[in-house]
Amino acid sequence: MSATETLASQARTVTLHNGQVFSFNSNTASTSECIPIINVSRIYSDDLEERKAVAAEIREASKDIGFFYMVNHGIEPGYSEEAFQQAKRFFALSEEKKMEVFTGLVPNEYVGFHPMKYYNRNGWKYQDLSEAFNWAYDAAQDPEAVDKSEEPISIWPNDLPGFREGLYAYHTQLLQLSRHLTRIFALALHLPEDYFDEYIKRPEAGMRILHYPEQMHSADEQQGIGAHTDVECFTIVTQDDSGGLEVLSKRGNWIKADPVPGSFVVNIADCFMRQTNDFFVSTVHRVINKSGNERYSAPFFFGFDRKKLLEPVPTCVSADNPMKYPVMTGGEYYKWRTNKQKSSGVKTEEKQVIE
Ligand SMILES: O=C(O)CCC(=O)C(=O)O
Ligand SMILES: [Fe+2]
Repeated sequence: MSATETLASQARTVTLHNGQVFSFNSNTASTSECIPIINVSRIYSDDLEERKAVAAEIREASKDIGFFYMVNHGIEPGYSEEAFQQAKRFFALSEEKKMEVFTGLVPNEYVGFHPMKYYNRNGWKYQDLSEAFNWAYDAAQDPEAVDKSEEPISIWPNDLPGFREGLYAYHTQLLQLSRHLTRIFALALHLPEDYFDEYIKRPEAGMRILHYPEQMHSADEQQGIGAHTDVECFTIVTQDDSGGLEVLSKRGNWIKADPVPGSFVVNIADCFMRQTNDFFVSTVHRVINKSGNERYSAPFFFGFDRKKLLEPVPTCVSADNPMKYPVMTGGEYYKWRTNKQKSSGVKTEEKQVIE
């Protein structure tokens, strides 16, 4: 995500937080290239061949476009409905109340609230038109936690009963689904199914709710969330039926990730791209809400244990294809990226946030 954006004839170039530079041909999204829809009910099958078959589909999607829809994932719709209700309650609070859990109160961690028009991820004319509340992994909410005594790091509004509970109920469902999915990603990389198990006993598992009002400025001047890649291994996005999520294809075209009822959108993120030595693609995406509705979404960001090294996946490196990235711990990488994200196009004077 980032910083420098130049407009030269029709092509635009953007430098991301991870250092990558990309450009796109036109700023208008279409549905000309498609994002695969994968029926993942087979991830729960007792038959290894069935699990390998779904892994093969996920492998193709992860290396070609880095995005896919997941249907038949097994999570009851009541969990996301409750999370969206809680999101609406929270975002309807006064600015003053929401700022009591301002993200700036917790340095180095991506938790708490950031207000509307706070960031400007690509340096567009107007600040990004979204507000968010983020929360982190909490061992007390993880049925498989190894250390239940670990101190939670998130901050919560103190008089919004049911908010934390409603969000964690959904978070826990997604956490368990992600552990399942990680085993399928191991198969997709032609590794033993349990290859990453040690990395996800204490996973990185942050989540956020986002609110995007309809934007009136053109897509050339403003975005809901500017073009970026995600940080961890993969993200599971729940979106409402407004639409507005767009994905940049390898050919440099913006593709609409239109809502598919009952689905999640899954995207590969930077840690998986690094560990797979670019075999999996961490694809640039953004949101522009021109739907006429208030848009809400809830991305869940799943990654490996902060203490573990982000070592190359053995099936993705060889003498001819050496590791392209320096190896560091997940914790070192997350901290670096979190601090970049939390300062992305932030205006110095709080007042300027309101345009
Ligand atoms: O709102 C969405 O659909 C996606 C949000 C997103 O990309 C993010 O929070 O990283
Ligand atoms: Fe994202």
